[in-house]
Amino acid sequence: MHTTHAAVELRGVAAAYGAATVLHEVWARIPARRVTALLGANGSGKSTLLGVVAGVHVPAAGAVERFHTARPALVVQHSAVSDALPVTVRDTVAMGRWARRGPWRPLAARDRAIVASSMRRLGLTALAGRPLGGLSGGQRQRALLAQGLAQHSDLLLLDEPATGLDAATQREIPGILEELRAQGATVVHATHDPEAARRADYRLHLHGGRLVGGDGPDRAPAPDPEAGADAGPEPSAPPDRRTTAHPPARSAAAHP
Ligand SMILES: Nc1ncnc2c1ncn2[C@@H]1O[C@H](COP(=O)(O)OP(=O)(O)OP(=O)(O)O)[C@@H](O)[C@H]1O
Repeated sequence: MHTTHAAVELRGVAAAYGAATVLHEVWARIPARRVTALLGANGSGKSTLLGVVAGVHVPAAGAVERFHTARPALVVQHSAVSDALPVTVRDTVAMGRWARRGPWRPLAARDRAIVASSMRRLGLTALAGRPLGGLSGGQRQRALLAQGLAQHSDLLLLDEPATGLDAATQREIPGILEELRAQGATVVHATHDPEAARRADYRLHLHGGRLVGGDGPDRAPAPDPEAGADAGPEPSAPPDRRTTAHPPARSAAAHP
């Protein structure tokens, strides 16, 4: 039975690039309206998993079920974006409204207000007219984050959002994620930052493309055994393997 508390459920998901399988049988439930940190070493599969959750990477096996209403907002790392894109910071952030307005359509006043406030939130107002390709890596990362905020999606997927940011902006990231959660969004972010991992509500730990653990915060609602649990943070085992589900791995979260 499905629980209304899950935003996304992954059931035995595998993902591959060509012949190389890089995610193996991932079973997990991502809690709605919570911040989940995705942890693991370089190459463990975090970005791929975010792509699968976003729907941009089609699983090679298994199923992904999304219970949210809006199109997911996926914020990739700035290094994944071409320098050659002839767009300004304002254009970049405005692209976050395309899902609702359609590409290159004029923005309504409300859209423009959202774009302005998203830029303000990431300290980009003064850079609004600058070409994206002429910015530093950290400034570009902030523009991509602002674009993600501007989407006003109820499922925000962030791939190492703090990478390349200066220390002051980095420190702001967990607070921004908590604000989004307070506004009702489900947030999943890949991170190598122990502090960001600690501040997340839930943590899921990948190793070698496998989900090897997860842990739950003390403030998590108690699981309802009848309802199949409140979107628990643990990797969710397939029904015939519930007794052998991976144990929670708090220590894994402490050492992302
Ligand atoms: N476009 C691609 N083509 C082929 N293999 C890829 C591609 N992208 C990622 N991989 C491989 O898939 C595996 C998982 O990579 P992924 O980027 O998901 O890991 P990650 O945990 O996000 O790493 P990082 O922390 O370095 O960002 C790695 O072995 C990587 O080499």
